[in-house]
Amino acid sequence: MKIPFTKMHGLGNSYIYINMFEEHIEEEKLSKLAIDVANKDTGIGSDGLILIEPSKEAAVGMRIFNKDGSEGKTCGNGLRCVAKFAYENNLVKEKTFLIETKAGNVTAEVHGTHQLIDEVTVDMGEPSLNRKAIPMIGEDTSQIISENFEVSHHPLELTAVSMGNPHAVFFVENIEEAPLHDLGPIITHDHRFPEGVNVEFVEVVNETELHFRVWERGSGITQACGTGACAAVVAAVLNRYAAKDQVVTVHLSGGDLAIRWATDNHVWMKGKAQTTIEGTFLWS
Ligand SMILES: N[C@@H](CCC[C@H](N)C(=O)O)C(=O)O
Repeated sequence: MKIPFTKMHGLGNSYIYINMFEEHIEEEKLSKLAIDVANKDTGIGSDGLILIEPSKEAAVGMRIFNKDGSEGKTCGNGLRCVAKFAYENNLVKEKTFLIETKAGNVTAEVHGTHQLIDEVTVDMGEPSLNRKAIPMIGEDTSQIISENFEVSHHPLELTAVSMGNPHAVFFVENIEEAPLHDLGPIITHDHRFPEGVNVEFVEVVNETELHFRVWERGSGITQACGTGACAAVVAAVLNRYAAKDQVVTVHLSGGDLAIRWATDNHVWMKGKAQTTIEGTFLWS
């Protein structure tokens, strides 16, 4: 099978994008395709696969598959790249339009000159904060803000945020010493998160700057995670390290994102989207 693809990234969080307005791939093959394209030795190499699809409710639809073939509900860096692709490839005519995801519809605005888009702003919607919505085990509907969370004899403090997908945020004194390699792969599968979780360590620099590292559910360490950066800013506000309605610069391994948790409860994200490769994947 010959599958035309575009490789794009948001701050180094790279996916193989397939234009499903033109291609057809059977549903039951998608998970394996994600694993195969993501493999750097026998495939193309990426953090997963993103499908850009026709949508009944929005201008375009997005589906995201992690490196291990599992399907996520949304992807912040992916949304910026889908918006760039949709505008540059004339799937949409306006610079502001709706994108459907499995976590709901979001509004994206592309920035750039004529057909070349370099930055995108996305209204990522409202965070969900209660235990059931994350989801975490337990019956109550309370918020999880700096809750004691022991893992492998490490006493941590957890703030949990859903941006349509689950995030476990841990504030640390020094980002360079965060136990990402050791605890990321354990926390992501912790039984207290029945659907797994994206794991973020965050150092507060000041009210408007955070350092951020991530272990993504289904993909492991990545250079950046857009929904994770949004979750980190929400967690910083909940812990009074930052203020609502203020733009916070999140420094990720692959670059910076500007995030604002507005007073109407919506989280806004602005950052780069880049295309690196266009080609054809030969798949059997
Ligand atoms: N890289 C993403 C998030 C991708 C999905 C995530 N791993 C999950 O399973 O929830 C982002 O930029 O938000």
